[in-house]
Amino acid sequence: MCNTNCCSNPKGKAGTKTAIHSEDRSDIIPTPDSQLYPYEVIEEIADFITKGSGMRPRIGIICGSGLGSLADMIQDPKIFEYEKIPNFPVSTVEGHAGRLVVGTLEGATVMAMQGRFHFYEGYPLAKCSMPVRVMKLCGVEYLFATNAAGGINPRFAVGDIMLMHDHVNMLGFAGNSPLQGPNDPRFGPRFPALVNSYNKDLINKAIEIGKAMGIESNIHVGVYSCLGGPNYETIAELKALRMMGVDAVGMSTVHEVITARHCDMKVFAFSLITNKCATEYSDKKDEEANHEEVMAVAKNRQKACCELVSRLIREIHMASP
Ligand SMILES: O=P(O)(O)O[C@@H]1C[C@H](O)[C@@H](CO)O1
Ligand code: HPA
Repeated sequence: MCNTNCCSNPKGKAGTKTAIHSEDRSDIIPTPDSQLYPYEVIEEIADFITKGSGMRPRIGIICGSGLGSLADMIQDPKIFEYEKIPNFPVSTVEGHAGRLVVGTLEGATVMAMQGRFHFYEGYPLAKCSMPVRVMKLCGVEYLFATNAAGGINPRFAVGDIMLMHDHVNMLGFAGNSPLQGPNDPRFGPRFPALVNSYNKDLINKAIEIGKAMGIESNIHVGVYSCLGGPNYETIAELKALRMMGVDAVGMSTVHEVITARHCDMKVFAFSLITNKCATEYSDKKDEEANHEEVMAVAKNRQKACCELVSRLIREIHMASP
């Protein structure tokens, strides 16, 4: 059984193929995160999914906390529990079911992660975003990443949707990247550029869809920042983020977007504002973020999020079936 904290299966089941062990005993050598999942292992996982579903999905969706219903819209779903996918991590967070759903949505072939992986769960960033590479090798061209986030911009209200047009990678400031370690050019370049990571056409289409849905006043465009979590932020941290131009804060998405852009996927991402972040000191308990509130707000707003996503997918599919 693995004792190097490298296996995707925490129970270390006998016979489970792991991504890191090899005949040369690389299991005892400190291994850069990016090598946890060599290209061939990602390929095997992608084959497992495309053969198992009989589909090559074109659009990948990552459901944020409490937004698992995005995947419930998928028709003729083929469901893969994470624990049954070879070399896949397992979800440990409430509100993240831990399954991959493959099928069609508005005529387009899609695959959705009902449950993502977070740094605070103890997974290295390369492992958190590994499913994005699986999506790529399954045929995915567009990544739709969603998250629950705290609103720092005072104009944002709980329940609003912020279309991400940029991010501040706080984990990157601290020296962490999903691309750390040797680069495999089959995925992308050593030094990828990240300007224009968030597809402008998709943002503009989403704004139009918001208008058609009559929720334009609840739609914003802004900057997201990912912190490591699992603790929520201090007032001083929130003040600093605001000064840096951050509009919403969360604990995910950025490493997925970096991985997607590295392998040249088109990215659309949004934050559902599940709580307002206090940026002034106060003794009021109700100003403290908590996961129950995050989940409850996400549940309340899932209909609007689902409609936004399905309409946008419809447009993509209609423009190039
Ligand atoms: O997976 P996301 O980013 O939507 O989840 C957010 C961040 C934490 O996982 C959790 C905190 O309530 O919600
Ligand atoms: N901070 C960080 N992550 C979050 C928040 C928050 O306020 N709300 C939902 N996810």
